Amino acid sequence: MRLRALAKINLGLDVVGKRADGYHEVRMIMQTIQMYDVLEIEKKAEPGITLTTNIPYVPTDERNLVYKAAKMLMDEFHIEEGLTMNLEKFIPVAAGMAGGSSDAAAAFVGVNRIFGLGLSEEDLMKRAVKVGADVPYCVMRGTALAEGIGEKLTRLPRVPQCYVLVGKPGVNVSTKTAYENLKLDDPAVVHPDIDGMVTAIREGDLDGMISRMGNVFEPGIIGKYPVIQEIKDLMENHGARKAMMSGSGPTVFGIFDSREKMEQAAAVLRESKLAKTVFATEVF
Ligand SMILES: C[C@@](CO)(OP(=O)(O)O)[C@H](O)COP(=O)(O)OP(=O)(O)OC[C@H]1O[C@@H](n2ccc(N)nc2=O)[C@H](O)[C@@H]1O
Ligand SMILES: Nc1ncnc2c1ncn2[C@@H]1O[C@H](COP(=O)(O)OP(=O)(O)O)[C@@H](O)[C@H]1O
Repeated sequence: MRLRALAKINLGLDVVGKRADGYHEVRMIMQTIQMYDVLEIEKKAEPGITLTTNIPYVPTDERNLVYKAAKMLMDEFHIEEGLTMNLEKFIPVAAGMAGGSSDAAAAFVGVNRIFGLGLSEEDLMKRAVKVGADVPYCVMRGTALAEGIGEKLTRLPRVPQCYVLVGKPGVNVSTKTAYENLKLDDPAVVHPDIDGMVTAIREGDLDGMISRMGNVFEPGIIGKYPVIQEIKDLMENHGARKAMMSGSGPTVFGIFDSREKMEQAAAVLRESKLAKTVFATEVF
C-alpha cells in the first residue's frame, strides 16, 4: 500500500492564549499543497514494526511519528501481525510544513486500511491528536480553520487556484521554543484577521484572502533569522502577491497567480542561494 503524506502551509496563523498544560490556543487557516512524502506499508507475519527512511538523521524507532501512530493503533486493536514501512521524505524536516505530522496521518490511514479496522476519519482524528496537534488536520487535508490546539477543525471551501513557491533556508527552528518565546501581551504582536480570511475564502475572494495573510510567529523568528525576510522580499520583488513564513518556520511560501511568474521567481531564488530547498507547486 502506497500513501501520499501532503505538506501544509498556514495561510493565517494566530495564537490567542496559553493553556494550563503549556499548549497554546490557536486560530489558523490550514492549506495542503502538492508536495508530499511517500509512505509504503506492507504486512509481515512476524510481529513488530520495521521502518526505513531515505533521510539518515530522521529516527526510525518510537521517536518517528509514523512509528508512533502505527504502534498506537496496532496496540489498541491487539494486532498480532507486523508491519514493514518505508518512508521516502521530500518535505523538508523541521520546517513548519507538518512533514512528520502528515507522515503520522498517513500511517493512521494506512494501518486502518491494511488491517481493516473500520475506523472513520473522525475516529482516526481523535486518536491523531495524541501524536501531535497538527496530525488531525493532516488526516483531513484541504482548506480548514483550525482552533483549540489545532485539533478543532472546520472545513472550508477550496481556495481559488493559486501557485505556491516554497523556500526553506538552512536554519532550524524548534516549534516548542517558538511557542515559548511568543509574548502574547506585547502590543507589538500583530494578530491576523482570521475571521476575515474565513469570509474571504467562503466567498472565493483570493484578493481578500491574500490581504489578510499573517503569522504571529514572524517577528520573533525573523528577528533571529533575517534570511527569512530576505526570501520573503525576493519572492515579493519577483511577482509573489504575498510571501509569508509557514508555521513556526523557517520555511517561506509565496502565493502567485500564474505558474510562469512562480517559475521565474523560483529560478531567481535558486540562483540567490538564500534557500536550501526550493519547490514550485500549487494548492491541493
Ligand atoms: C506551529 C504549527 C502551526 O501549524 O506548525 P509547525 O510549525 O510545527 O509546522 C503547529 O501549531 C505545531 O503543531 P505540532 O507540530 O503538531 O505540535 P506538537 O508536536 O503537538 O507540539 C510541539 C510543541 O509545540 C508546542 N505547542 C504546539 C501546538 C500548540 N497548539 N501549542 C503549543 O504550545 C508545545 O510546546 C509542544 O510541546
Ligand atoms: N516522520 C518524520 N519525519 C520528519 N521528522 C520526524 C518524523 N518523525 C519524527 N520526526 C522528528 O520530528 C522533528 C520535527 O519534524 P517535522 O514534522 O518535519 O517538523 P515540522 O512540523 O516543524 O515541519 C524532527 O526533528 C525529527 O527528528
